[in-house]
Amino acid sequence: MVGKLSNIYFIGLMGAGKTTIGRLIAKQLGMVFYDSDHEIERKTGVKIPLIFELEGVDGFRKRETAALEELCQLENIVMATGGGAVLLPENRELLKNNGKIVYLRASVHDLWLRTRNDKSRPLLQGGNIRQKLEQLYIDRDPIYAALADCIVDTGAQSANEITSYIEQLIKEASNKEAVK
Ligand SMILES: Nc1ncnc2c1ncn2[C@@H]1O[C@H](COP(=O)(O)OP(=O)(O)OP(=O)(O)O)[C@@H](O)[C@H]1O
Ligand SMILES: O=C(O)C1=C[C@@H](O)[C@@H](O)[C@H](O)C1
Ligand SMILES: [Mg+2]
Repeated sequence: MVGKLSNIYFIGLMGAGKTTIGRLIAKQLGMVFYDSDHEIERKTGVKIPLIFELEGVDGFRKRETAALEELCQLENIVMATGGGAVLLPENRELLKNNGKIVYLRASVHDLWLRTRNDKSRPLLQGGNIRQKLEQLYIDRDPIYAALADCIVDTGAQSANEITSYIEQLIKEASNKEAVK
């Protein structure tokens, strides 16, 4: 489980709630929140769809690795990662070596409900969004699950309920470490 209160990294598919819940958890725990997607946008001064258009997915992944290298040097932070951040082995190593990893798992149906009208996710534009999410789930769920210290099934719970649940897990884990 989530061990001592160091860095907490959220992983999961687009729409899983990494940004929403990461921000809430950071506020609850008095930690600083970062989002690797937002850091890439801040550094480049442009939105992610334009990066995909100009540099393709490989160009975006290079920027993502560079952002993670910097963000993983920070201490005592909560970070929401991009949905595909776990695809490269070097990114997985960075996350594993520098914090506790929480996989926010959601059903394809919930992911679809949350992302179907959004234009900010290039991998979900055009064609059948539900099918795209199904394929991404098949490809990535095993990677997220293998990397995570803790898997939280978000189910039908609200972002606030999930936040309280994770906060509870973190507190229990830190209490256990304190009595060791
Ligand atoms: N548990 C939840 N129940 C209902 N809606 C949610 C829940 N969690 C997040 N949402 C909503 O789903 C949408 C996507 O959430 P969010 O942007 O946090 O996902 P993400 O995991 O950061 O996605 P990405 O990888 O694309 O950045 C937002 O509109 C958010 O308000
Ligand atoms: O799942 C993915 O590969 C992505 C998720 C988003 O968070 C962004 O990082 C980008 O749109 C790619
Ligand atoms: Mg996000």
